[in-house]
Amino acid sequence: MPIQRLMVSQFRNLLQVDLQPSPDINLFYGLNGSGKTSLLESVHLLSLGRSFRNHKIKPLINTGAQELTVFGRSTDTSIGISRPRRGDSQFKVNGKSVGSLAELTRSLPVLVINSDTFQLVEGGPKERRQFLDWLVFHVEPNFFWVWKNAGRCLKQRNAMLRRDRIAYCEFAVWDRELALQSVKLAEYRLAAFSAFKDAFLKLVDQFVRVEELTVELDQGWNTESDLRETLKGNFERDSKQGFTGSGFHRADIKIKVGAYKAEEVLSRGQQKLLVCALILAQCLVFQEASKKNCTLLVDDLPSELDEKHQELMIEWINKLNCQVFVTGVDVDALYEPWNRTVNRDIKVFHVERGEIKHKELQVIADKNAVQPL
Ligand SMILES: Nc1ncnc2c1ncn2[C@@H]1O[C@H](COP(=O)(O)OP(=O)(O)OP(=O)(O)O)[C@@H](O)[C@H]1O
Repeated sequence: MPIQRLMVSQFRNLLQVDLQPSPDINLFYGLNGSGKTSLLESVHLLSLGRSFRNHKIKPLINTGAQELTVFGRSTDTSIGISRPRRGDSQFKVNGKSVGSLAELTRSLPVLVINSDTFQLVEGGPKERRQFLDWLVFHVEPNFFWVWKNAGRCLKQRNAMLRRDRIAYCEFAVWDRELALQSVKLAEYRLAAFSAFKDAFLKLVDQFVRVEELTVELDQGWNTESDLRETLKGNFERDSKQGFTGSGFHRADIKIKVGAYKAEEVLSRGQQKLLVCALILAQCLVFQEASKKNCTLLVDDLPSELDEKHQELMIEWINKLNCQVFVTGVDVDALYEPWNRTVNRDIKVFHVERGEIKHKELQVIADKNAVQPL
């Protein structure tokens, strides 16, 4: 759903913002600390109930306010989130309170490209698991409930492992359930991953050509063997460690170059390009499978990529046909490559000390630069 109207209140330094974004490309320019990233964070919060910078919500509430709110409307859905300084977040879809954030996430699928996205290659398995699960959540309707059940079993099993003197027979019921849910999740993940892998391998060559690049899904245990047996066999070790060492929660995407992990071999620049290909492939598979479009948040693209790859990235984003929010410091540097490359509607916004204003731009042909009117 492209966001047609976005209202943000008391979110970091954004006191009151009311925008009518383009369904296509939205460019936000302004000085450091003016509030550009905060705007992208507010859209992320609306989709996922948290910022992409920090998992805590309290620091997002303006220091002088008691509550933040973000509201977004598309042609057929309105969604809102509010978070008081004391108390829990409230979620609303079409004016009605909903208990679970999952409904917001389904209504507004959002992906981010920023400097932290590079954790996908150099970070731990958690980042890559979350990356895959975002896709599985959106393309497999049963995933969320199975994932919740599996999480409950795991929590219970880990709590029991931390208690003293519990015989294995007391674990049998939890192991059976954990194995059952893990196997279902593994099926869902494998289906989404296969589609993703095909898309990624076709796309990655255009961004960065690396011999012997492979991407494989590790489901979190040796899937040749029965997970219940594995859990039973590892019981002593798990008891000593105080946590469960095998199951859905240990899944990972292994990105390798030959026998080495990608981050051990690739340059920083190559890693960035690889990550761009990962996100674009994820977006592509999501859109093909769900027949929906996602909203892409791109924080400060020029500082991350060279000119050639920036252009390639813009071309791909253009092909994906999704709504995009992009930030940059300099209006010319931000606008020019988008204006040159895309054939879609571009809206430009100036961000200044927490205020955001739509700007009509005039292209000065001889200087190839743009001037706000
Ligand atoms: N809870 C808060 N209340 C008020 N102001 C805040 C709060 N949290 C952050 N800020 C301020 O809000 C501003 C938001 O900065 P933001 O990161 O959005 O800027 P930016 O335009 O993306 O900058 P840059 O180009 O440096 O990345 C900063 O000046 C920051 O100090």
